[in-house]
Amino acid sequence: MRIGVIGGGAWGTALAQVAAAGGEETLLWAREPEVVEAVNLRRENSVFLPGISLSTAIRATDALDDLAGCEALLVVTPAQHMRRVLAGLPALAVPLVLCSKGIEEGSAKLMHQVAHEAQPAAAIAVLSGPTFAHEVAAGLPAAVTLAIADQAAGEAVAARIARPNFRPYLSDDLTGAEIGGAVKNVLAIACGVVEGRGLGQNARAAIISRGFAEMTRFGLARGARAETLAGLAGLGDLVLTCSSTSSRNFALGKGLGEGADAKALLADRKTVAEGAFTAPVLRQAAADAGVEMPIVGAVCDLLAGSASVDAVVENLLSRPLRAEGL
Ligand SMILES: NC(=O)c1ccc[n+]([C@@H]2O[C@H](COP(=O)([O-])OP(=O)(O)OC[C@H]3O[C@@H](n4cnc5c(N)ncnc54)[C@H](O)[C@@H]3O)[C@@H](O)[C@H]2O)c1
Ligand SMILES: O=P(O)(O)OC[C@H](O)CO
Repeated sequence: MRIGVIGGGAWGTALAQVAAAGGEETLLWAREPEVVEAVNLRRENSVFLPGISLSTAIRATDALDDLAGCEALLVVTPAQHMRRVLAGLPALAVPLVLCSKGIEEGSAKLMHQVAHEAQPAAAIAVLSGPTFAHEVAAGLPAAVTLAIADQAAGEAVAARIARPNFRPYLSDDLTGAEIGGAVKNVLAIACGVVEGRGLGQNARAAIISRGFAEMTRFGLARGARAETLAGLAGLGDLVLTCSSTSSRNFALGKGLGEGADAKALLADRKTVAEGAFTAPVLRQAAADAGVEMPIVGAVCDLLAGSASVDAVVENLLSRPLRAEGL
């Protein structure tokens, strides 16, 4: 097996399909035996990515040890599980391409920091950008940022995963690529709220734009480059995720905007809405860095059930007037 994928959710399965489309034998590790069985027997991940016929070059397993012989690993667990899953593998020397979007609760660490601690000998790359899994798995065109410190290693990984309809753009800014993907999830919840409460398209555009200002302030404070945040992994993904109920984060926000209870919405989920986990740790990390993120704060209050939609909207609209620049 040449490429291994850790995580049999929608995105891991879609990325396995991308890898297999290039003729790579691909091993997909999934936690759920029913996913392993469905992929191997029916060539479909009917649990997390129904309706997509999967390549015969994909084999699924529920044994992490089977990944030992892979030449590169795509890591696609939900962010809060990445440390434990990577620590459960033997020491790895193959490149790890991190495809999850989030900030670790408790430590406020980004996934490349978490992965480095769990697997210190592995070269780490971050793959992030505007990519709904079902579109990528269906072979529709998409472009992503592939961030890695070593340019030669990056070129090798890019060559390995690029496909005619899947285009990686290289960067060496892992922090920027990760902060873009993590923060946009929280902002997508805010845009879903706007939709659910019927606040209009002008308000949604304002949230995208002012949210991008928050992302940029926080990113710069953590060492990201502005050009990365304005690229595929930041602004590109923000625009995608803030515009469609195909986004689980947007859909969660829409439910909140319609007046549903946050706890009930979250308890009901089989799939992951990363923004719900990222929001509180992001708010704390921003406060620690002295960065204002009022939209992120509003999402936190809604998720915690500590304020109504109307109250957080009034709060945002009554902030002191200020210059637009950062
Ligand atoms: N779905 C997308 O379109 C998409 C696109 C780009 C990035 N991502 C990112 O990929 C990551 C995975 O999302 P997804 O959409 O593939 O997942 P998903 O919502 O389709 O499925 C949930 C996943 O969580 C896993 N899981 C649940 N409990 C777990 C545990 N205790 N330990 C380990 N794994 C556990 C399940 O096995 C499953 O793989 C997220 O960080 C997400 O932001 C998703
Ligand atoms: O469904 P979401 O909100 O997790 O978004 C999926 C991807 O991150 C979009 O790029």
